[in-house]
Amino acid sequence: MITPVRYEDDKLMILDQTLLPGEERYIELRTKEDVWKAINRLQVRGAPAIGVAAAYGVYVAVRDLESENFNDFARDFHGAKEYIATARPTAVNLFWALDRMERKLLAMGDGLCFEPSWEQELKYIKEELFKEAEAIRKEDEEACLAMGEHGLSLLKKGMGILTHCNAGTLATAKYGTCLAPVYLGQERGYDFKVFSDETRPLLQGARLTSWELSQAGVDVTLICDNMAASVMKQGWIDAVVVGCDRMAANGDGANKIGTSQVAILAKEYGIPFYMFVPTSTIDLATPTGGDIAIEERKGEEIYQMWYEKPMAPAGIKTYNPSFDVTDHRYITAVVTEKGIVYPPYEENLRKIVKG
Ligand SMILES: CSC[C@@H](O)[C@@H](O)C(=O)COP(=O)(O)O
Repeated sequence: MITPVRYEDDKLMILDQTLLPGEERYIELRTKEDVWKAINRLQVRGAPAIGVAAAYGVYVAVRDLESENFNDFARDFHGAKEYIATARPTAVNLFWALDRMERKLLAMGDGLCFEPSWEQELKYIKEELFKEAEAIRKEDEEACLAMGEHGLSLLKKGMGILTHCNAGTLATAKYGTCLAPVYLGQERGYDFKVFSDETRPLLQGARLTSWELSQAGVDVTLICDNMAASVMKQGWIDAVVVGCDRMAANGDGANKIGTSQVAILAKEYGIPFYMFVPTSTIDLATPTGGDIAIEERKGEEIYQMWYEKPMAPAGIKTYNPSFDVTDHRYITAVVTEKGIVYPPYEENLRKIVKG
């Protein structure tokens, strides 16, 4: 199975997702600027994968520093962390992973005894930071597998499943969040029929989800975003599964633009709508969906991205929010690695995160 973020032979490599499905090319990220650009341009994307790339990225940013003392090193680390954090605003995993790396560093600062030499301490600190990035990647893989098992318990053989955007292996360390049960089901003969929304404007559903599922032999049908109601009305969809970029404390979930309209349709047609949210994506400090910062991207993505001929008049006024918030009342259940959460979300999300 493909891994979107790899650290091998002392190199941070990411699969450049802007080239998919035409070309599978890994690129090396050597500096904090490389990491920032790769996240900002969606060469690495999807909330958990952004978190993993940021964790390795902040390590890469400091691995060659030869600071004079702990305070200097911590100051430079903080600068790199704050810089990488500006790459994108919505997916909370970016901030979660960077904060976790910094907590690790500061905890070591408390315990260091500066023996036998600062150089050796510095080497030790860098090794520990690397281990922390590795742990974030490994825990994400494990969380995805666990979400796969929990998610599969909600699904039955032969079901038609609609998904939006890409919350598969490309969006995580491995396996995906909402596509993890699809992969497990594939291994266990569930014969799911997956419908993938193309997901305008950047076509994560068309370029990424339909690519990774068809590579795994899953029965996947690509549809345009405006066809979701049609396939639901024909009775082809038994469940909707989606990922999440940030879930607020009340259960409102920000995910790729277009997710909320799918949730509203699912309610109308009586279809369960499941949001897959690792606990690293639950942000209890954000009270409601209205408090989540929604990334707005350039209008060119709407009118000149994919064809040689312009898709609309040049310079046309555009509005291009990259995410929307699905109100918690449309979410049938939230699947986390620790188990399935049902309403009331305010109370039950807090319990699962703290428990
Ligand atoms: C497991 S990934 C969940 C979300 O990050 C995913 O559905 C999504 O919205 C990705 O948006 P993107 O803009 O491609 O980073």
